[in-house]
Amino acid sequence: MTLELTSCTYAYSRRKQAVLDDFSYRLPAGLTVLLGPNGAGKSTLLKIAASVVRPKRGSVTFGDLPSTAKPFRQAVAWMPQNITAMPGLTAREHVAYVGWLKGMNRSDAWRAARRALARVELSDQADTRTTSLSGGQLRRVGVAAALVHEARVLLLDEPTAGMDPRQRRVFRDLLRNLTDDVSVLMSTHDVADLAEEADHVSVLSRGRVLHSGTADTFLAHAPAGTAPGRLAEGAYSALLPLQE
Ligand SMILES: Nc1ncnc2c1ncn2[C@@H]1O[C@H](COP(=O)(O)OP(=O)(O)OP(=O)(O)O)[C@@H](O)[C@H]1O
Repeated sequence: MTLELTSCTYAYSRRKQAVLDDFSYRLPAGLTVLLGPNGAGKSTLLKIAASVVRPKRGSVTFGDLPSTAKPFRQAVAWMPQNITAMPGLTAREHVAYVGWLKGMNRSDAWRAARRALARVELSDQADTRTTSLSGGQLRRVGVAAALVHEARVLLLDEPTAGMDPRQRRVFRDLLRNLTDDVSVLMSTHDVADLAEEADHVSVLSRGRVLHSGTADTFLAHAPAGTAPGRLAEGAYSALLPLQE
């Protein structure tokens, strides 16, 4: 089953120019890293793919499920760029609440929240109110909330932003340990961060896909002679004209 956007057009208001215009995208299996400059449309793409916002034209499907179907919402998880602490809720309650919104019953959601928090190494903060967590901890709550209902597609908007190096490694291990039938699309500005882990790289600029292919075909854009540790940066710079 594949998540697919077909000919989607989306503008934030009627008078504004469309951020995505007649945009089509098919999410490959495995881990896809989504790159692109500020304002390229990455968050918008993730929100449309997650069915958080509806395109004015076009369709979003997962296999034969339309984005309006309840099973679609259960199959697809979205982690927003800005996680909002829910006043009064602890980390575990926040994660369980998201599970419940996704259709889990209360006791399953409560148990799954504990497991999801353990996967992001936040068990010790499970009973802390989200309003008291650090920015990086709150992002990990966001990752746990995306994991809680065992979705088949994870759409993660800058999940590693603000994470310390150890937590980035925990996150990388977590991605590596996802089962084969889970696909991930994650945006990041840290070009080098996941270059080695990613199966695919998609690069977005001004609402258009500049590149979408295997990590190797992405890295092959780096100019000849680029140092091995700088291939991802080199490829990114080569794909994006200077004015970007
Ligand atoms: N809520 C909004 N209202 C109006 N315009 C918006 C809104 N959110 C985003 N935009 C505009 O849509 C365009 C795409 O924004 P988007 O957030 O999708 O880009 P992005 O690639 O995720 O950027 P960044 O890397 O800075 O997060 C930008 O021009 C932005 O100004």
